[in-house]
Amino acid sequence: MTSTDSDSQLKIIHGEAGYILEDVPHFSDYIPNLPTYPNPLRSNPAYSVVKQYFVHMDDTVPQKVQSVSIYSGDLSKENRMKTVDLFRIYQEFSINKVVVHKDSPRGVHFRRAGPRQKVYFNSDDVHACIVTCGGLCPGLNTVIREIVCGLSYMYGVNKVLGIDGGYRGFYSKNTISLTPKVVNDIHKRGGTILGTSRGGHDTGKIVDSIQDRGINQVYIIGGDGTQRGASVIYEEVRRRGLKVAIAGIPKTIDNDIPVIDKSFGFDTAVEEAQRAINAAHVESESIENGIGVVKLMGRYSGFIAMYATLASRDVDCCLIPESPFYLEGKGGLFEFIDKRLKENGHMVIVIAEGAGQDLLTESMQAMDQKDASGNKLLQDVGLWISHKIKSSIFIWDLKDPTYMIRAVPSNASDNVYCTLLAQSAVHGAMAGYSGFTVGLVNGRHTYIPFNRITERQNKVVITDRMWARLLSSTNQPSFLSPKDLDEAKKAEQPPTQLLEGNNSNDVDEAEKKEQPPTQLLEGDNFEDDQESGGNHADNSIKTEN
Ligand SMILES: Nc1ncnc2c1ncn2[C@@H]1O[C@H](COP(=O)(O)OP(=O)(O)O)[C@@H](O)[C@H]1O
Ligand SMILES: O=P(O)(O)OC[C@H]1O[C@](O)(COP(=O)(O)O)[C@@H](O)[C@@H]1O
Ligand SMILES: [Mg+2]
Repeated sequence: MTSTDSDSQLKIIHGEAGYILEDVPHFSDYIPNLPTYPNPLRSNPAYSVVKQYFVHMDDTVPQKVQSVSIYSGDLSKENRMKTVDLFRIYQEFSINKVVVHKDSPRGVHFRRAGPRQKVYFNSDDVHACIVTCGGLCPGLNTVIREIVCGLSYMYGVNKVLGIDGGYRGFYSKNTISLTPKVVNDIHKRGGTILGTSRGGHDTGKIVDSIQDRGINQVYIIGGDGTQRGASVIYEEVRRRGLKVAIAGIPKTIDNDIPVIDKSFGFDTAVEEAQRAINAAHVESESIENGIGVVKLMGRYSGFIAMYATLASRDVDCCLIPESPFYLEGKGGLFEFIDKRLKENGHMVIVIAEGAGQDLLTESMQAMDQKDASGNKLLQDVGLWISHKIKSSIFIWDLKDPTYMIRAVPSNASDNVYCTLLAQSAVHGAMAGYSGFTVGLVNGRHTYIPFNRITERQNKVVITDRMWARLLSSTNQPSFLSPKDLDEAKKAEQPPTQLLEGNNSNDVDEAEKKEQPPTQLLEGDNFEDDQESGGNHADNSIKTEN
């Protein structure tokens, strides 16, 4: 038996045994008797041969994978056989359970993304538009390109408009016509060919413009602010009873969007940060007692700093917004700098721009300014900490690559990731879903309700193993008092899904049984670990969407 609670955006389906599907809205929720059409991909030579290409209407993806630990202490021959059988059972179970139906056990699930047998648009009738909003991020152009090409090559859609300069472009600028030819090379460039902006958001005018232009699919690429805006646009579209699909593609370089495994562009940003860290390392090594300070992006979340530090191995100390620190006295930063300089003669400090903001406001005049979108403007922690170090220790060198890491084109793995996100969005809109955002959950592409990705921010959990790995790799002090630790524990959020090591979930691959069943019996319950971002893209990106 299932039950459904639904309002315009909250569509929750309860199954037996505590199964919950946090579903996304569909045209059929508010427009009756809409015609459907066979998916044109059925006759597309590239896709028609793919086994199980279409997503089953009941396929969902658990937000959290429930892992099982199997331990056999007795290694007699008979029990070894049993262990091997258990291996197989567990392997199949753990692989197949990533896509499940509503008779599955407890927990929150999201609808699986991908092409459906039936679509709710005749290709010739589709009039799509794409808008990019908020800060830049590597991969924006790839997402734009792949929406245009996906619509054209998979669904035969040829009317796609680019909205110039973010939300306000809907009502204050001319549109740009986007064809596969126009977007052919754009993934090789950083930024967004459409331009972007913060602020300037008027929902009524945006929906008027959508209606006036006859647009029926809107692809909105942007961060938490943008997705909040998209949610309000969807409400207005629905209130007016329009058959317009509103599809979000979440963007944030800081990787602070919850629920999803990681955001596109994050890998590229971490890679680019390596260049700045390398430079700071070379500079600091070349002079006696040289200190390189590298400020990286991360307004509220220190993921870029954490992963850049872990990747580099040249960093002596990483400071992030989630982990308070102090400068003077026993166990403070200066004491550590002193120690490290005595040991090594140089050091590199990576600091996320949102770190230590409380210390800055203590020592500088409180600044309460906001940007056009209402985001708090931060004070320059890189400059501040460099001056502080300079006044206590004599030599320093500051590298500030803050903007450099987001202005570059996306790397290979982000390019593939962006392609799949864009295609998921296109499949979802064509299938009649609206008011959803796409996202990778447990290595599977899903449709997520807007409220789930805007309700909180994803942050580094400093009581988690990933931060512990960082602390042990840099051998820096944690700077935490027992009170800080207590607060950190209280503030613990459910971590974003992680995919550690070889966690391939591909059912077809499993059927071939080619993978060695490594890790499956380790009893390493990595559910409670945090590996959002960084290094699992290759494992998690699936090609079947
Ligand atoms: N709470 C909100 N409700 C509706 N629209 C919003 C909201 N916050 C931001 N926006 C709009 O979303 C756009 C981008 O927001 P911003 O915070 O600058 O970037 P990001 O989307 O990267 O978080 C802006 O045009 C802004 O007006
Ligand atoms: O100077 P801008 O464009 O306002 O952007 C700066 C901010 O954007 C961020 O990159 C976060 O933005 P996104 O989450 O939208 O990518 C912060 O790290 C940074 O403080
Ligand atoms: Mg934001």
